[in-house]
Amino acid sequence: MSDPSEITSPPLDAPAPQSSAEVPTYSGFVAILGKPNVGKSTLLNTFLGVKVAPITPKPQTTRRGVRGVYTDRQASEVRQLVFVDTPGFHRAKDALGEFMNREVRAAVVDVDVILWVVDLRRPPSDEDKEVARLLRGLDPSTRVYLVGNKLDAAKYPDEALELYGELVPNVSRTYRLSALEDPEAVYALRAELLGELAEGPLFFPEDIRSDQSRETWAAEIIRESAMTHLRQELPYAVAVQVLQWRDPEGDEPLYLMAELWVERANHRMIVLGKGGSMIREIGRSARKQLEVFLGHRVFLELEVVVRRAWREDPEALRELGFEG
Ligand SMILES: Nc1nc2c(ncn2[C@@H]2O[C@H](COP(=O)(O)OP(=O)(O)OP(=O)(O)O)[C@@H](O)[C@H]2O)c(=O)[nH]1
Repeated sequence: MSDPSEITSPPLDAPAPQSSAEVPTYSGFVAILGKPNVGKSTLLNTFLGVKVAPITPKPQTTRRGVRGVYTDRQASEVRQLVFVDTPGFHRAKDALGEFMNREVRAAVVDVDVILWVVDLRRPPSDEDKEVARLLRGLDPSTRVYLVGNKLDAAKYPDEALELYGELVPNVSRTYRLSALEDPEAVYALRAELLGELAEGPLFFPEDIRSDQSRETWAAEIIRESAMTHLRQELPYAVAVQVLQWRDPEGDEPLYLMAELWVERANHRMIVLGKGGSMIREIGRSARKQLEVFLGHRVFLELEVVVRRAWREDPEALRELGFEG
């Protein structure tokens, strides 16, 4: 992949339907719903075959409803699935949390199918029961498919799936799979979803896979690297904003400058690490990932700044793109 525009595109607020004169087109929206950490982002990335949503072992990694687009062109037809990846539904503790829960509710209106993702390693928790309550309140015509994930690590998958199924009577189908270990099972589900699409216009151009801007996409990769490296120390108070993106000329590396926001001066010290060792490590692994996806050398400059209580500050949230 050498051209960044193959991965991301400028944001499309109201995507204009694309016409495809020669062959019939089929399209539909699929929401991916579930409590934090069940594997929603992993599932989306496997559906798409590219990395769109950030994945880390910490809950609440996904903060916005990333949309991924999968288009399948055959000689006789074109089919397009638009995925709405929702932030993990959870009890809101701050303004950011409330924003995330609002996103989830907005995401399930007007979709053709909801994939309710659950963790088969465990029976339903209170958080799963809250998601179930949301699903039970939907228009009964909404198709809800229960996707039991993490089958590879589950001891009693059938029993667990049954317990989840009992919570939502309008579940019309159930699947057991491992988004991480068994991509073939995910592709089979994707093929079923494609096959069920109704005839309709394509919502995105065929070569687009996400409606994130390239800056947002890069910021999410950097934040994922920060969260992975910081592990115990700093749970969720890091935000990343990409301030500069300069495309390379000739052999030069692509230049990216980003700020990491933390809430307190002592958090800044943690993120910097001894003699800058932590931020260097965060930058190094983010840069490696960016280079793989962009197919080009990257020069990544990171700055750590203190933005007090940014999660409660509407202005700061707007700067980060959390409108709503
Ligand atoms: N064993 C196993 N682990 C998985 C599987 N799918 C995802 N995981 C892991 O579960 C963790 C969470 O995955 P994510 O895809 O980030 O989960 P999410 O539901 O999007 O999380 P939020 O963004 O917090 O809502 C990561 O450590 C994944 O590697 C699976 O099929 N099997």
